[in-house]
Amino acid sequence: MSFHIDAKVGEIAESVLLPGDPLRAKYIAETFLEEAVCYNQVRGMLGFTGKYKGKPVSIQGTGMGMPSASIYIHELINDYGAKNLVRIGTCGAIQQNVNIRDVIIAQAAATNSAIIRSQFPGYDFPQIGNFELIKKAYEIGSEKGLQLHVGNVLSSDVFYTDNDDEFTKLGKHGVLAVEMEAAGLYYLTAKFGVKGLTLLTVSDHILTGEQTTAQERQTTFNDMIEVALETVTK
Ligand SMILES: O=P(O)(O)O[C@H]1O[C@H](CO)[C@@H](O)[C@H]1O
Ligand SMILES: O=c1cc[nH]c(=O)[nH]1
Repeated sequence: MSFHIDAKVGEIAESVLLPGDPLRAKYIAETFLEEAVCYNQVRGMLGFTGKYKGKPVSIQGTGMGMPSASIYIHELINDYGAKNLVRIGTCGAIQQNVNIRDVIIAQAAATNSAIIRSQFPGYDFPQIGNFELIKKAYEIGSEKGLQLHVGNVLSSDVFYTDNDDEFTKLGKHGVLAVEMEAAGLYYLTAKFGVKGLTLLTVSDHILTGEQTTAQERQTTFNDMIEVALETVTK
């Protein structure tokens, strides 16, 4: 086992989907995978391996924010040999033309986190997704007729901010939505030379105040999940 994951080497697939919510991992494993086996319950951060259309896939909850997600992503790559890591999360829209339940493909992730900045003092090191996975996800999502947006997102260290225009100002610079992990995923996949992608379903709209329910955030967003599963198995 690694420090935070109680699996033997070989029990986790090379392709891993990464929801923030461990109960979303359980829902995905039970709903979409064949022969799903739970390999991790440490800290309640559930992880499952099963098959999607005959191909091995794992689903690992990451928790919220880059400090938590980075632990799981680091161990999945470094200790278990993960090669394709796809975050499937929720986000708050900061563009008028991005609507609740639309799907965002994060081509890149801006961040207010010090995690990456502290490694490269004096540089702005852009956090980008893997082009091959982005292209595949875009093609699969388009074929399904989804409302897709491809572009920059913000990975924020905070969900609640005292700086009223912090998020909306980034929207004015083309950033599509706010979430809390993509930049950490892209930093670590670049560092270890493996492939990373972030897909996000819009759960709330920061400009209009519209919201989905907690139940929807845990168990719906099936379109995004299917795009992620097909992207790593096709
Ligand atoms: O739905 P998940 O994947 O958890 O993602 C988003 O939701 C959480 C905040 O509610 C943060 O983790 C954010 O990135
Ligand atoms: O980080 C997040 C995630 C979902 N919705 C938000 O507004 N922020």
